[in-house]
This record gives sequence, C-alpha cells and structure tokens, in this order.
Amino acid sequence: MTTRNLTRFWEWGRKIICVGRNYADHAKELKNAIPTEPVLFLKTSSAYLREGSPIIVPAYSNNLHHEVEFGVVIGKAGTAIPQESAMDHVAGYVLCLDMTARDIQDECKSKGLPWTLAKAFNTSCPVSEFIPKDKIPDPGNINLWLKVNDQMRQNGNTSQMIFSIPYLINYISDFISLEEGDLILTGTPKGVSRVQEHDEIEAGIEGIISMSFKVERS
Ligand SMILES: CC(=O)CC(=O)C(=O)O
Ligand SMILES: [Mg+2]
Repeated sequence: MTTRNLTRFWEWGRKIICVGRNYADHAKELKNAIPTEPVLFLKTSSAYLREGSPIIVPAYSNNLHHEVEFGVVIGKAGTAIPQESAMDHVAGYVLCLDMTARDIQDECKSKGLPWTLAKAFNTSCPVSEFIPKDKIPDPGNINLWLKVNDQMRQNGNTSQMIFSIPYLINYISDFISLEEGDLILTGTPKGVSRVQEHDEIEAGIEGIISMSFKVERS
C-alpha cells in the first residue's frame, strides 16, 4: 500500500471505530454519565460521504443531529499497541461528522438495543480531505468548529477529550486489531443539534481545513 492510496482511505472499505462521550461537556448535555473507560461503536464503510454529495436524513428519523469529530487514520497495523508507540501507527487525520439519528438512538438506548441504525446508515460519516500527519504536530490541541446555515453550533478543542489519542489506540487495539486505512472518530464536543432538509453544514479544523455539506431527505 502506498501513502498515495491512503489519502483516499475511505475507498479501502476498512473499519470505522467511533468513540462516544469522550468530551465531558457533550456527555452532560445528553445527560449521560462521564465514562470511566471509552465507549465504542462502529460505522460501516458505506457511511462515508465526500464533499459534493448530500447528507441524507434517513426516512425513519425525525431528529438527525450533527456531531463534529477529529478523525485519526491508521497507517500501520497492530494489536495491543502500547501508548508510547501509538502515534507511530497514525498516517494522518481527517475532519469527520458523526451524523446521528438521535430519536432512534434514544429508542435503542431505552430498549437496550445496539445503535446501528442511529449511527451507521448511508451518508452518516462525511469526511474531509486526508490531512498528512506532519500538518498537525499536536493533535491533542486543535480547535474544531461546526456551523449550520452560518450559525456557530459547536466549538471545541481536542485538549478537552477525556481519553487521548494514544490512550484510545492502545485501548481499541487490545480488543480490535487496527489495520491500515481504519479510521477512529474521537468523539464530539458539546453543541450537537438537529439538522433538516435544505440546511447547510460547514465544519472545520481551525487553520487547517474546512468542508461543507447540504442536507436532503431520502
Ligand atoms: C451519545 C453519542 O452519540 C456518543 C457520540 O457519538 C459522541 O461523539 O459522544
Ligand atoms: Mg459521535
């Protein structure tokens, strides 16, 4: 695999591993307990979406939420990766949206069911261009923001994450081996809210990248 191919990692069809409740202010806004270990769930590779195509509100949801997240792209496979060498397994980064059918997620939570239809539907993982690792020397201190129709809704810093990127790579790879082209979504800061048909979502990593997506109904 060449680095050039990895810049289109979304075409590889590898795992998308998501971390939930990794920002205390977001856990609080949804009235969730602050986790003592990472909360993990998965998206499928059919969830990927690139700029130029719209986010589709699933027909079964009336409450689609945006969650802006920092994504870590794995460049070197590993199992039980120590925290000390975790960053050697990172090829680069990407800005992501973890689109969430909040009404379905709430229903699943109350019934004790998995979140798959709330989190892993087609178009639920819009991503930016691939950002090579050297463009972000300190991924533990970057600003993420998100606007809907030009109104700021989310504005957070990765320094607010409960579990750091090396901690997450170590934790995840103890149970799920990481492969080149896998993506880790590291959780969202506070400010999640509903989007509807015709809305425009714009999101960015301050000073590095931005992206925008229209919302449509199926
Ligand atoms: C409650 C959630 O949807 C968890 C999540 O995805 C997060 O980023 O936090
Ligand atoms: Mg999320």
